[in-house]
Amino acid sequence: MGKNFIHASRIRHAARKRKDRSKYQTLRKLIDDNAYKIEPSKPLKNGKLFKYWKNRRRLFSKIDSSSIYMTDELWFSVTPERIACFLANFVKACIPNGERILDVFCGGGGNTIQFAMQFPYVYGVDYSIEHIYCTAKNAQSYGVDDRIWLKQGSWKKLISKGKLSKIKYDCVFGSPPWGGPEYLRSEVYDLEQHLEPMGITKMLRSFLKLSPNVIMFLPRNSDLEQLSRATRKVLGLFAKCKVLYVKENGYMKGMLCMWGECFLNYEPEAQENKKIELCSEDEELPREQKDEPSATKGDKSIDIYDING
Ligand SMILES: C[S@@+](CC[C@H](N)C(=O)[O-])C[C@H]1O[C@@H](n2cnc3c(N)ncnc32)[C@H](O)[C@@H]1O
Repeated sequence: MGKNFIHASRIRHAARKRKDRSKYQTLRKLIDDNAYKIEPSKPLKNGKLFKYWKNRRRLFSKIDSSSIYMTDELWFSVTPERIACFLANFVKACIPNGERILDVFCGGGGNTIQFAMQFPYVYGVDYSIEHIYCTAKNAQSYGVDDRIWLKQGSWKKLISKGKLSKIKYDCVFGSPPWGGPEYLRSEVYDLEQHLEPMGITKMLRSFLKLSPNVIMFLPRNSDLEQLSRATRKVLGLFAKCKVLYVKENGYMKGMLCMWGECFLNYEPEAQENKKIELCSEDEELPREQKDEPSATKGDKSIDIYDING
């Protein structure tokens, strides 16, 4: 299933078989050293990560009871489990017959694992072989590694070489790097300058090459005007983007931006899945609006989903 991908349950085999390439040597070493395994009883050596370690169960609920693997970077970039779980349920409700999901920046598997709880074929891409390894190991701990296929590579290269286009994905999701915890330094996050590895317009175009249904997890202070402009530039003047602000523990964690009819037309009441409690209303993004989430200003073009209900 996907010749270019490594099956998450067979990374040891893949690392042994493909001897020639240095990335597989690295993978073999990571596996042999059982690298990056978190010892819940031992706080991390890097003191700067202490606040993330304290909240570790929000990232992976199994972190104290099962083997979970994290690089330093993953502590501040993994999608918290309840958000990832909500998103996977939401996508399932919007695309009930969907089978294949691509997670473009799979990191430590926060989203990949939750998608695999809902969909039979989940593909994860990341340019860090360490993160590919962490995703595979974490997926094994969650018992969903048999549904996950992984590929190491730079998104730009993979997309320009058409390496991923043989599979028909029902949805392409990506939680791209926001540039570290500093993303909140400025009031408004510049989606063209600071999003990695490319600005929002190019990123949207690249995702749409693989599926008409696209979701990105973006900073909560993202520039909505840029989002609106990118949507119109790539999909046409009347195109819409649905934005859902996600709160956890009273804290706004980020926004889920969605493109595609299945998301725009989704009516929560009509679905059987009662776990999803959304008050959705999709409208075109307001063109003038730039600052904070409009829902806080009484405007209904943007939804807020509080993970705590
Ligand atoms: C915010 S993290 C994703 C976290 C992930 N959703 C999770 O829950 O674990 C972003 C990931 O993108 C990867 N990445 C950064 N630049 C990339 C690129 N050009 N191509 C592919 N992956 C990239 C990083 O290695 C990192 O793992």
